Amino acid sequence: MRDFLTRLPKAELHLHIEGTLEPELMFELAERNRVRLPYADVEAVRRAYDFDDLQSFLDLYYQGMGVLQRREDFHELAMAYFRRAHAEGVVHVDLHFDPQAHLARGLPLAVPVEGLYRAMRDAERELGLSTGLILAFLRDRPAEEAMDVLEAASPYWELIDAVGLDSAEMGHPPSKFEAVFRRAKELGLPRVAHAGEEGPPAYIREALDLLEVCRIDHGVRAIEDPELMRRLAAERIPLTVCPLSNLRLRVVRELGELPLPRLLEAGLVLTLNSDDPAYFGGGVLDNYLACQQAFGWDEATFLGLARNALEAAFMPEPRRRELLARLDEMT
Ligand SMILES: Nc1ncnc2[nH]cnc12
Ligand SMILES: [Zn+2]
Repeated sequence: MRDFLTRLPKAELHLHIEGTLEPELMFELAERNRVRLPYADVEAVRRAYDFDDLQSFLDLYYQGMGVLQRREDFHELAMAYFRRAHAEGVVHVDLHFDPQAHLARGLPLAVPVEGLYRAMRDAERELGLSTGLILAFLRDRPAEEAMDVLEAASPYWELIDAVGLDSAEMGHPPSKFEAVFRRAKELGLPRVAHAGEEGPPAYIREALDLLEVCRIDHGVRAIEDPELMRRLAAERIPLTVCPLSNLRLRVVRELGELPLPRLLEAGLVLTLNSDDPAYFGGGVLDNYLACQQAFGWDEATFLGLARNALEAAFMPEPRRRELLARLDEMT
């Protein structure tokens, strides 16, 4: 099964590029950029990755990314991740990045965008990996700031495949960002949002109705609302679920508690993703393998999940046809 899951052409649709920062690179960049880290060594960093919930993770995540200072750092971060993903059979990545987290540290927007964009082009050329870029707004910061970032990103609108919404969910419903997402729609930008990770099903409804998203990131709490499940299935809204993330952030106590088999039975369009692989103990392949262990899914189920991801990814149609043909060869 490991061999089959490795060969399967997998698309990763829910990945925070800042969440791919491995402790080794964190230390290397800290030294190079003379940033002080509150850890003695790499092992101490890993020991700190014992999270109680989303917020306890976010605190370390925002602190860790402080070592990213120059375009080259973002390029190196992304290339290191693209190489790891490529080695485990990932063929396409839609990556989120958090501009506000970098602007708040005094970096110009050009630094993350241009560093990441160069890595995306290099990954395409060197690894044959296709990529999409999602500019994410931090929902625990003011909506006006998100609007300012969207406008400030005007030189890059052409490079952006979608806008997203992430960070601390509870108390920050999608409705807070209605105007920002309306503006993104006016600009012709597709929209995605984290909803139903820790937040209630009502947040998923708001993301659909007010933000007009084409995908829901996480969305596992849809299981609490049968009417919403029927709607997600009927409208074929993909959920980008992240099993190892849910485990490490204690959304569930064990993977077997995740409602993924019931969501599949109800006809929802699920995809498997890694979220923040450096922090949650594994990439896309590890998430596929963990689900195989937890749910005993067969090859046909994984073929279906991989197909969902290819169909929902931000990629040009000829590329999608090519990848779907590769998938069909395995069927
Ligand atoms: N799992 C997650 N949920 C919300 N915001 C995030 N930012 C990075 N990872 C996240
Ligand atoms: Zn996420």
